[in-house]
Amino acid sequence: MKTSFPKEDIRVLLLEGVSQSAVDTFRNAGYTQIEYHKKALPEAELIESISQAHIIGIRSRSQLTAEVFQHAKRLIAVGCFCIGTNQVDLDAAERLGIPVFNAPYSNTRSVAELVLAEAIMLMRGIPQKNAECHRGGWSKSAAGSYEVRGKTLGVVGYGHIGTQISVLAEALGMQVLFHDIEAKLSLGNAQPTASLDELLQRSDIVTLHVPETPATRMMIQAPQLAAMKPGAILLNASRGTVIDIDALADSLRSGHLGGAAIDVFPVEPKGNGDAFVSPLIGMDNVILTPHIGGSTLEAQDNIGIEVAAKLVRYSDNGSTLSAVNFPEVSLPEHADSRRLLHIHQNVPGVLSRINELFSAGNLNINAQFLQTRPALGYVVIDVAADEATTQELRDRLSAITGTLRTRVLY
Ligand SMILES: NC(=O)c1ccc[n+]([C@@H]2O[C@H](COP(=O)([O-])OP(=O)(O)OC[C@H]3O[C@@H](n4cnc5c(N)ncnc54)[C@H](O)[C@@H]3O)[C@@H](O)[C@H]2O)c1
Ligand SMILES: O=C(O)[C@H](O)COP(=O)(O)O
Repeated sequence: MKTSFPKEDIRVLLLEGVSQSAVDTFRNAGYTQIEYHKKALPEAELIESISQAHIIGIRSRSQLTAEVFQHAKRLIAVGCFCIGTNQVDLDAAERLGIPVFNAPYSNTRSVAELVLAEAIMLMRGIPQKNAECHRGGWSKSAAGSYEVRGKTLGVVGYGHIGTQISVLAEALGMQVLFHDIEAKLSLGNAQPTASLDELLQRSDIVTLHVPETPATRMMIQAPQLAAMKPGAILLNASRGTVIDIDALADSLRSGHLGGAAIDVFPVEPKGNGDAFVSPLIGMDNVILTPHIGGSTLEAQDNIGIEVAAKLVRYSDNGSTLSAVNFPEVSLPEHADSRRLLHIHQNVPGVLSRINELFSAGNLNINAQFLQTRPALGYVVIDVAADEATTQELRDRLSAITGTLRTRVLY
């Protein structure tokens, strides 16, 4: 499909070493201007680069704040090549008419496998025994070493990852409790608890799988840690802000918690080679990993294809299906039509003013699809018109009060 704005002129900025599969997906779709960086960019460089980009792809490090978006004058879409989207100011993007896409489950399995492996390792005291052997020590003993079979796993956040872990844990003979703010259908024999506190009090192992939101920030502090069973294990592969990390270090030092596995931290290095600082460093009963819960080749490959394909689809066809901050619209292509996109503030009267333009020009609308969210409306219009008329229509559409963006796609 030939687009009005040539694909060769669309600049794609890919940061944080997203998978080569993303680059291939863009190239195969005809996009040639791809700027690729292995790391997240410092804010000043990010602002400089984003000001030239039409599409940006990031992972969990790059902070796309309202301030950064102010400089993104050409930007049409954001791709988060991961699950979490908390690093993007989604409201700011929505106000500017910029859809944000992610990969909601391409790395689910990778996180679930890591978490279960860590649970087994910690229940056996393997991190401590491993560290001792590396120091030349030898302590062959069953003391403090347990099977996971028959133990209770508490899952906080029973979403894609939480449910997958629940199913796998039951296959290992564990009992699963879960806590979620939404009513969730239990899989297998998993049981919801009445409260977070109840889950903490009853579980041998607690694993966190909530997104970063105002409600989950500092969800686990000293009182919650104190509520956990003596010797219990805490796993966090969600977001670093969910736990008060100093309180966790205190609880581990005091011997109340038996161990922890932490993949995400309140402050994380920008990229490989940068120093990692944490109060948990040096504790043998803590598995520390550099935010690699979703970092398997399988997951990264799938994420690259999935998110790049969503960005290409939006850029080529206007489809916003599965955008996280945007009205979801998808239309098949109509032969002999030109496609216009109109993104506007969701205020009364915009659609009627759009349609007045078409009827005044005596133009036949072949298809039209409107979706709204509280603050935003998005309409895709296929019209039977020649190129010059379509460009003129675009100028007139842009002049309608409340318009955020218009594009002629083809
Ligand atoms: N470590 C990694 O590499 C890695 C990889 C993937 C995802 N993640 C993180 O894991 C999070 C969860 O991923 P997912 O795919 O399971 O997401 P999901 O959206 O499928 O599930 C999240 C669940 O948490 C629940 N929830 C939200 N707020 C809550 C609260 N205050 N209390 C209890 N439950 C609450 C939701 O209702 C939902 O069921 C992501 O948001 C991301 O931040 C980390
Ligand atoms: O949100 C996610 O999917 C994970 O935190 C992974 O983030 P990453 O792509 O930066 O590894």
